[in-house]
Amino acid sequence: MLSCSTRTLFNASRFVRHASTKTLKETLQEVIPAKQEQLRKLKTDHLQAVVGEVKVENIIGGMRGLKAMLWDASVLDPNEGIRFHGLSIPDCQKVLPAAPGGKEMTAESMLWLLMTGRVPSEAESRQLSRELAEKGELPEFVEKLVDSFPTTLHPMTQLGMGVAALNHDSVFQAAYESGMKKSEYWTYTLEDSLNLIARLPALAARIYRNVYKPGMTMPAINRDLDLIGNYSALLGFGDNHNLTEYLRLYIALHGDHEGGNASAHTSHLVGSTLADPYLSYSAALFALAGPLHGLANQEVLRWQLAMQAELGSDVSHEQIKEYLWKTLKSGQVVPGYGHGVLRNPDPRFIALQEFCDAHPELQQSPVVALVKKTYEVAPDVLKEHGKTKNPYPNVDATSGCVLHHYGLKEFKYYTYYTVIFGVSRALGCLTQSVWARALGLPLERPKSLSLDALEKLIQ
Ligand SMILES: CC(=O)SCCNC(=O)CCNC(=O)[C@H](O)C(C)(C)COP(=O)(O)OP(=O)(O)OC[C@H]1O[C@@H](n2cnc3c(N)ncnc32)[C@H](O)[C@@H]1OP(=O)(O)O
Ligand SMILES: O=C([O-])CC(=O)C(=O)O
Repeated sequence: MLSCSTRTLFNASRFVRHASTKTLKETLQEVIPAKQEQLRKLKTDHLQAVVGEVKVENIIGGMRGLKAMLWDASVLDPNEGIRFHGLSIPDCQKVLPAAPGGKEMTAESMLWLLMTGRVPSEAESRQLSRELAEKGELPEFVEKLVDSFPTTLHPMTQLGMGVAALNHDSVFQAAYESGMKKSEYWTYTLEDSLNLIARLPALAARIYRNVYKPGMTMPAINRDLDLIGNYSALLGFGDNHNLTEYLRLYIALHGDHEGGNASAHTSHLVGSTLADPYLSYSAALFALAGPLHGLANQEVLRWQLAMQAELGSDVSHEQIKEYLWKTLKSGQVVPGYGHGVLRNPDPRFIALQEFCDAHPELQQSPVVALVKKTYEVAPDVLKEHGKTKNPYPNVDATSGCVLHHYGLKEFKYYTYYTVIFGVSRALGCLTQSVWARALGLPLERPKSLSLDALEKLIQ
């Protein structure tokens, strides 16, 4: 049952599915002027309006809760979770086009929604898939660069370096050097962003092949497949329909999580210097690679497998409870639990759990079952522990364990999972890059204070 507010959103014309065959760029050309006007009015009429206060806890507490960024594509509610242009995850699952033969929303349809605030028609989404597939090959020098990395180098480091190297072909950078006008920034940023998103599957799959499956032949990019259909095929899982569908859902869901998360914020900060989208997204990937952020999906698998190795597969709630306490008493965090903003179970976690419930093979999986059992115990243990403001699971609590069941099992030095997150987060970060340029957002430069200066202010 849809909530009342959601039904209202569905009545709005921007969410009505239609037979349009516009390109993404044409659609952006339609929607940008109204947003520019909205921002212009804010600037002229309300520049000095007060929308909050800054407390010492914001300054020394990682800026939690500070309203200090403009980010239009998604908003995170602490209790309800993420909404993409007002649409919840279940709403998106209902209205965003799937790939032919699939049920899950595609990365392209999520990208379209994030960029334009509109639900694409099937034709628009397909046409974007084709455009991305046509642009998907890697330049030869990037292939050689990635092939030269030691296989012991973390896959996220490889991905970040590969993305940075792609800026060799940045049209934004080239146009900037030849003196493009400010009003043209967004079109070059869009072109770079689409080229980057198109190339991520080939780059990410090549890293997987080099580290985990040396010698594996990768197929050519298929122009009739969607971005993630191609990614799955390049990883060698093209025949596994359920894994491909899981990847589609995973990548659409992880696409954006408003602006303050570490990867999105990094991308926006670097982009605000007018560094091109390759450089700003490369920086974002290095933020995503930290264990408190995207790397938590690797840490969850490591932790759940260690629990399984110690306790066996048929484990009781009581044993999980003891294992959780052991983790906490050793001073470690429970990976996959807690969040900087959320105060309820992450709806992305719920959506992935629902995917597991709908796929019988996943219900047979010991590691997927362990994730579920852990969820039945961990919130109460974390509440009793009393430190974390959010004792509930975030998306990382489940995402990697499902991939493990489907055959992405390799744990050679590291897992590959955060790279998949890195393919996804490009959707939101690059949407923001385009909009930051379309709206003419300035260089980010907050004020910092020394401890002495802060004390003086309090007195
Ligand atoms: C896609 C994503 O990025 S989702 C997040 C992925 N990260 C993880 O799952 C790692 C585990 N979780 C955590 O470390 C944290 O919950 C974070 C980093 C996600 C959020 O951090 P914060 O906003 O600072 O959380 P919060 O305000 O609740 O922290 C208060 C205290 O609880 C602790 N805490 C928070 N989560 C946990 C946890 N899962 N297990 C144990 N302790 C925790 C914090 O370390 C902190 O302890 P301290 O006072 O000794 O420094
Ligand atoms: O919002 C956050 O801080 C972390 C997170 O869940 C994400 O980036 O997906």
